[in-house]
Amino acid sequence: MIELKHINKVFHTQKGDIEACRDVNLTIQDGEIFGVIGYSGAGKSTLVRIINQLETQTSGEVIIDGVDISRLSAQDLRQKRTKIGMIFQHFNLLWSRTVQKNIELPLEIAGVNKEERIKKAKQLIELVGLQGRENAYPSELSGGQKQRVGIARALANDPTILLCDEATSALDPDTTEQILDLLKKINQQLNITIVMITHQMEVVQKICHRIAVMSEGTVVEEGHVKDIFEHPQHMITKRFVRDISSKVDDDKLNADLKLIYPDGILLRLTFDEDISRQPIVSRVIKETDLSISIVSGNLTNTIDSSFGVLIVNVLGGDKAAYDEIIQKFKDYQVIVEVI
Ligand SMILES: Nc1ncnc2c1ncn2[C@@H]1O[C@H](COP(=O)(O)OP(=O)(O)OP(=O)(O)O)[C@@H](O)[C@H]1O
Repeated sequence: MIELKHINKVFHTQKGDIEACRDVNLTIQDGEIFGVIGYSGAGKSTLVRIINQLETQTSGEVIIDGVDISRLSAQDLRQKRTKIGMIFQHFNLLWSRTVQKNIELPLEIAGVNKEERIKKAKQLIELVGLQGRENAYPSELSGGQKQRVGIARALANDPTILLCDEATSALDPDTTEQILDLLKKINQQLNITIVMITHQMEVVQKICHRIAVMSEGTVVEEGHVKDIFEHPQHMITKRFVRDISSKVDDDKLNADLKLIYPDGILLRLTFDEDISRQPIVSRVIKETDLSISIVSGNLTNTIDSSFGVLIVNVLGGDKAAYDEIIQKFKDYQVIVEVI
């Protein structure tokens, strides 16, 4: 388990002090894929670098499996760090070394003998799907392949934690998808806790169990991905969610819809994971004389659930009839908002 307690980080620069992290408190459970999302400058990279002490916090505690790692001796910290792998946006590979030799590097540093290194590298190459590319140099690889090398190298010392700093930001959407699938496989097969730093909501949506949203050094919102998508609270979170869910909750869009559909009422229906696949709309249509037309729809899939948002125009009734149909949707556990 990773516990961050009251983490503050101040950078003293010529232009003044920068508070990169302000009283950050997070608990990340073993085996979890935890996302930290925020716009540029929010403090995400600083926070993730504090987890493996590449950066030391100004105050606060970093407790991993019950041990405050900022209090460890240099030697104990080095040892602990071997159990925290890290991958980067620009891969950070050694260009003069082959795939095989890049992956072997952490093992060389750890003093593992040649035979063991070769054996371990072979296993990792298979795990990340790079068979046949052992002797290639990084310059001969695609972005996705380079990141696979980065992942294999990060796993060389059998870490329990993998930190990913914008690991897919330099990749195209298809390659991003493949790398996320690989990370998911690693999380499940090896039970490694993954901390993903990203500014891409698609990334947290596809892979994370829980997320923290950062803005100006603080965690402004935290929770399960599904809850955050369904009920974003903070303005920044709403912006991230809106970016991905086809802007269905945008005020301007709502105003535009009212112009296009001036009659009746417009309802925004949010379907939970348990009910999103049920034919609720057709059931409600059968139970009413009102006419219901679908204006727009969107189904979002997260790692362990899916939920839908549907905007419908209801026509042909009076206030009492509209109240009744709203109640019918609510009876089916649908969240109803009148636009
Ligand atoms: N070594 C440093 N010296 C001075 N200021 C720094 C340093 N590292 C980060 N900062 C500042 O701290 C703040 C948070 O930066 P950080 O890189 O952690 O944010 P981020 O959310 O990861 O954004 P990005 O994705 O752009 O890196 C920024 O204002 C940044 O300029």
